Amino acid sequence: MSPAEVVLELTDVVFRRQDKEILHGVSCTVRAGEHWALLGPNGAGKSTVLGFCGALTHPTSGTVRVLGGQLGKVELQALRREIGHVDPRHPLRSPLSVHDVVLTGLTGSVDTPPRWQPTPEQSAQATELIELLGLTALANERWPTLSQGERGRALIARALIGEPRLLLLDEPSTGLDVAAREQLLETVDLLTRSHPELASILVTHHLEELPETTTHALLVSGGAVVTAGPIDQALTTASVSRAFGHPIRVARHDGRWSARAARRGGADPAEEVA
Ligand SMILES: Nc1ncnc2c1ncn2[C@@H]1O[C@H](COP(=O)(O)OP(=O)(O)OP(=O)(O)O)[C@@H](O)[C@H]1O
Repeated sequence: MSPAEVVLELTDVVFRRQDKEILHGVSCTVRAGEHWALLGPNGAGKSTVLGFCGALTHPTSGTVRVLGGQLGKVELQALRREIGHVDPRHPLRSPLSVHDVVLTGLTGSVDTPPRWQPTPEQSAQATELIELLGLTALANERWPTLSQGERGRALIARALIGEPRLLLLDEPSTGLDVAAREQLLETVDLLTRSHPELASILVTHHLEELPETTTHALLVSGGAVVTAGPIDQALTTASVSRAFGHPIRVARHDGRWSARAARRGGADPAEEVA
């Protein structure tokens, strides 16, 4: 079996701003069907890396290839249309319905553009995605009345309607209570079945917020890669402690990850220490 298509490739990416080097040579390759976690402490460089993945920023040196196009050599707007970006800080203020918000994924706008009308097929596609994300009962509810968790799922539907090959999830669990977080993670897990070719990158500070289906991790600290690769090899007590500059014990239980300060004493026998 030949390896899956490369969706994203960062090679020796350096990023400087105002005489400060923010990223010091980041490399990473993401293939179709892979689900990456981008992890690291505050100020590590996660948002900066995500900016390259979303074709929003150019590197100072090094190369970034997104969906076959090299940043700096291709039209960014066209590339961005093939990338689904889920940002929980979506700046919508007007009272659009869930159905209309999902449709704005096709126009790439926050509000519905004046005089824009979806085709019957587009409208049916929005309905289908709303169902996939478990929001059918809320399809006509207005955005301001939705909970954070419902908005998160609606934004995933919005990101998927453009049939992206790459999905970026920027701290999707921020502000969610434990039930809403678990529901969102379950939804993300579901996508591996409904969209098997889709590659995704999920940014978080917390190992507890990783969906079970996460296949790879890129751990960054101080603008450099600590580890990158298959999740079982990349997320270990040693690598996470190094990235966060603190002794942290990493464990995996029933497919889910956890981290806590390392303490003297015995291990919990129920946990698989990574
Ligand atoms: N345009 C810029 N000009 C100057 N410094 C910047 C710029 N963008 C980012 N930085 C700095 O680069 C570093 C990495 O920032 P980045 O936002 O990528 O980190 P992060 O890992 O996403 O952090 P957090 O988890 O706190 O969101 C920080 O020290 C930040 O202050």
